[in-house]
Amino acid sequence: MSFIDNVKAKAKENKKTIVLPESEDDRTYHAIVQVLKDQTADIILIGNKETVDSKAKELGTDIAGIKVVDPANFEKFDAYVDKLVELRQKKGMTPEKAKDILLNDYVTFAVMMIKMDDADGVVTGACHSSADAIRPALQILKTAPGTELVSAFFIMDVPNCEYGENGVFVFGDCALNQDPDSEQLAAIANSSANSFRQLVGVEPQVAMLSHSTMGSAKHALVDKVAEATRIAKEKYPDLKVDGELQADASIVPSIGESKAKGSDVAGHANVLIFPNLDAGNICYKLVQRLGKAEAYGPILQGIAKPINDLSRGCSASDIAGVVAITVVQAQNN
Ligand SMILES: CC(C)(COP(=O)(O)OP(=O)(O)OC[C@H]1O[C@@H](n2cnc3c(N)ncnc32)[C@H](O)[C@@H]1OP(=O)(O)O)[C@@H](O)C(=O)NCCC(=O)NCCS
Ligand SMILES: CC(=O)OP(=O)(O)O
Repeated sequence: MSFIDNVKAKAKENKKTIVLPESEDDRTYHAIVQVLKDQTADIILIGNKETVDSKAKELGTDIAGIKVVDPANFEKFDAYVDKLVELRQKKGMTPEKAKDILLNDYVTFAVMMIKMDDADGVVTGACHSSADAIRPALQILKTAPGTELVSAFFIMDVPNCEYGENGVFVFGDCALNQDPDSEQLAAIANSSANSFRQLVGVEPQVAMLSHSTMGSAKHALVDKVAEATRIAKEKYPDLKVDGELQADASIVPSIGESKAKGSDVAGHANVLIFPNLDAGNICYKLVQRLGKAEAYGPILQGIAKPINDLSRGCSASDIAGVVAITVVQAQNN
């Protein structure tokens, strides 16, 4: 069974309610049809009921069975305004601003739905930049207890690939932290390992990626990753992690053996941690497009409740996949 079929089977066992705020995007409607067929989630779509119905009709998508919530006539609107003011008062939030945001910014409204326990998860980002999709979640939901940093990863499923877990990898961070320091990189490594275990069900082997393998190059960029590896080993003694490693040494057994002799991760890594967001974001897109890999994400980790982003280049089937992943995260939240 493929990675995503496995996740969909898990989601189906205990469906959760997922909010989709992007009713203006055609792909949302096609994704809903897929989710209803997969039976992986109950869906709440944010939007005006008439507009939604007419768009669904125009696209020929049968979305009967989902709930449409229009902030303009939502029965708990005033309670949401009060809560948003309470949460963000110190940052200058007023009742007027909160009303305006909750009426017009459906992403923030969706985030409030999970904050207020009216839904279990959110998937957004098909037509919002990642910054606009993620910022309200960071501001309102905050980090999960015991977590220092929210970060974002992709599940990459590479076809006909003998590396990683039969071609399945976690790539982190590909979407949120632009220039993490060594402490933050170590935290991203630990969260990504936990996400891999949760979603793939296999023990993670984490490679801290660099342009150097075990001191083969000298530069401050290399020192940052070597230090992150040291911190990760010290802070998370049960974590199977090694670095710094080049990408080939991390996943190809013969190259791992020759470049990083004695490493128990080199050549077998299934969780790849990139030194910064340039590397992570560029690399996932190249593997997706040149390697014809499935790329599910950006999935957020370390946040108090499940909310996940999408690339603006996503397909309807990517959205349906991320919905199923969000359900599995919600089952474990
Ligand atoms: C996500 C992002 C927008 C947040 O940065 P920002 O808009 O400048 O916002 P701030 O730094 O003011 O942070 C907003 C809030 O989130 C919190 N926050 C920011 N980054 C965080 C992180 N990694 N973990 C936990 N909390 C975080 C801040 O503490 C702040 O909380 P507060 O408002 O209660 O004080 C920014 O990190 C970003 O643009 N990342 C790259 C996104 C991107 O373009 N990715 C590429 C395509 S996927
Ligand atoms: C994850 C990502 O790169 O998002 P976008 O393609 O929307 O910028």
